[in-house]
Amino acid sequence: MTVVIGLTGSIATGKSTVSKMLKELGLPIVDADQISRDVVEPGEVAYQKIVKTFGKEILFEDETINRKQLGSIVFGNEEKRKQLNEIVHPEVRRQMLSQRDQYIQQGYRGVVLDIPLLFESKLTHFVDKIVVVYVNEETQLERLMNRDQSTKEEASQRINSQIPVEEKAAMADAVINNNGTRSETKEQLLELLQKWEII
Ligand SMILES: CC(C)(COP(=O)(O)OP(=O)(O)OC[C@H]1O[C@@H](n2cnc3c(N)ncnc32)[C@H](O)[C@@H]1O)[C@@H](O)C(=O)NCCC(=O)NCCS
Ligand SMILES: Nc1ncnc2c1ncn2[C@@H]1O[C@H](COP(=O)(O)OP(=O)(O)OP(=O)(O)O)[C@@H](O)[C@H]1O
Repeated sequence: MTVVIGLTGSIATGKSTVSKMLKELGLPIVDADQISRDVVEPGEVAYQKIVKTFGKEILFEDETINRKQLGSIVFGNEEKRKQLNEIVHPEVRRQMLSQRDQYIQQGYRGVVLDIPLLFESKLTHFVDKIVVVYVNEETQLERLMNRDQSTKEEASQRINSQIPVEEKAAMADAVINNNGTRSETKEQLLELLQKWEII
């Protein structure tokens, strides 16, 4: 029996950091952010739809999508974000499920679906157990600004586009507190995987 783990949190709480640890432990990862980048490459159906909806202003000279520019449009505007989601999410969902099922067939004890918007997009039925990677608001803002070299305003807009991580933590099967060091986070993760008999 494979346990399908939904790994989520809110922006910059440390999902990718935890997902890297899980990969090092040998678990296969289905990465929604990566898939959402792949499906908007030039030539893909979602790419054409995005250009049609948001105009050529969101393209670089080489015709690839300027993600920062598109982000500045959608993170400040719920209606536009919804439009983008409606274009990108169906294809992301299809590919996630197909990868998940391949890993299940291969007989892994655990498969990880790293989905930032697991709750927002109501995808909780895709997984057996939900793990939320949590940090407090102050740490979240600080790490986001640092990582993306963004202003407080840009970072706050992104944070406010998602359900607060406190609320997500309350709906999780397990919460990993990533306020401390990476090795403290790893210890919590190992304990959890042992409890669920995945490692
Ligand atoms: C708006 C875009 C172009 C900005 O790209 P950028 O490279 O700056 O950010 P990236 O894709 O790495 O996302 C960073 C984080 O932002 C958050 N985020 C991304 N999209 C959304 C969204 N539609 N709503 C809320 N939060 C989002 C997630 O926490 C994600 O991990 C891009 O995020 C996008 O295409 N989003 C729509 C697809 C999507 O929902 N992806 C996230 C999960 S599938
Ligand atoms: N325990 C930690 N101590 C210090 N820095 C950390 C820790 N965990 C993560 N970080 C840093 O915080 C930032 C956010 O982490 P990460 O990119 O893993 O978040 P994320 O939840 O995957 O974000 P996103 O939703 O944007 O994909 C990164 O720059 C990362 O290196």
